[in-house]
Amino acid sequence: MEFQQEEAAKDRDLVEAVNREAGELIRLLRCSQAPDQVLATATEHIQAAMKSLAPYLRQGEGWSTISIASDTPGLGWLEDDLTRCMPYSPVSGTCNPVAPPIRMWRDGDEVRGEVVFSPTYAGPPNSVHGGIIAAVFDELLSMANVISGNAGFTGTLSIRYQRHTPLDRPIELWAVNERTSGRKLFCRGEMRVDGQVTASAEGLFIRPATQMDS
Ligand SMILES: CCCCCCCCCCCCCCCC(=O)SCCNC(=O)CCNC(=O)[C@H](O)C(C)(C)COP(=O)(O)OP(=O)(O)OC[C@H]1O[C@@H](n2cnc3c(N)ncnc32)[C@H](O)[C@@H]1OP(=O)(O)O
Repeated sequence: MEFQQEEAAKDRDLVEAVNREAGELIRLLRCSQAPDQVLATATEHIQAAMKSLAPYLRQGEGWSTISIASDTPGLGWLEDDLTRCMPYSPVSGTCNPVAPPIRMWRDGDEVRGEVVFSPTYAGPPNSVHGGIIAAVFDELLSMANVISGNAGFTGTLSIRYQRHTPLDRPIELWAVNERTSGRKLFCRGEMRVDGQVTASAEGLFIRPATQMDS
């Protein structure tokens, strides 16, 4: 059993490592202005990597179509690493190369976190794209629900963009589940840079109905 867990952790390390590299590849593609020959060579390398992965592609089944952890029971998460809850998430998943490098952890009843957005996620000059900010709040507020012992689908998410959220600087993340009323989960969150709020969010999430609710 212990051996199996060690093997699983090793496999996960490899999956996370290749996804981190792929994220860095996306950043380099997005930001470099390489000469034609360099681009042609890079294309060949990428095609070779694609060819080696293609035989292992799984489509339309299990973990390949959900972001939630399938290798942990329920909504598995670690207090000091809430990204474990959704390893395949496009927003925070360490096994998804399009996700920015977000860290989220539990601090009592609250979620705290940190992220640095590369220009992959740029919107206005030197700033993070507003849609990306909304996506991160969706995830962050969802995690506030998860640590409160609930989970729900996003019903309504409202963002107030107070000032530009900068690229390439540490952004502090914070969220809390303020109250639950029946199946409705009410959350709030903020992004801060050097202690100053750049954007805040309010979310209403709806827990799916069960027999207990009728
Ligand atoms: C344990 C199992 C976990 C499963 C949970 C998986 C979570 C896992 C972890 C996190 C993962 C997160 C990832 C990121 C979060 C997404 O990204 S979720 C994706 C985006 N959201 C969606 O796709 C949701 C689409 N909408 C729906 O499926 C349904 O409309 C909903 C939200 C489930 C509600 O449907 P419903 O259960 O039939 O609700 P309904 O009975 O009509 O209404 C119940 C109450 O909620 C209110 N309400 C309904 N919809 C809304 C709304 N959109 N806005 C405001 N109020 C609403 C109603 O007015 C009603 O209020 P009352 O009359 O009781 O006062």
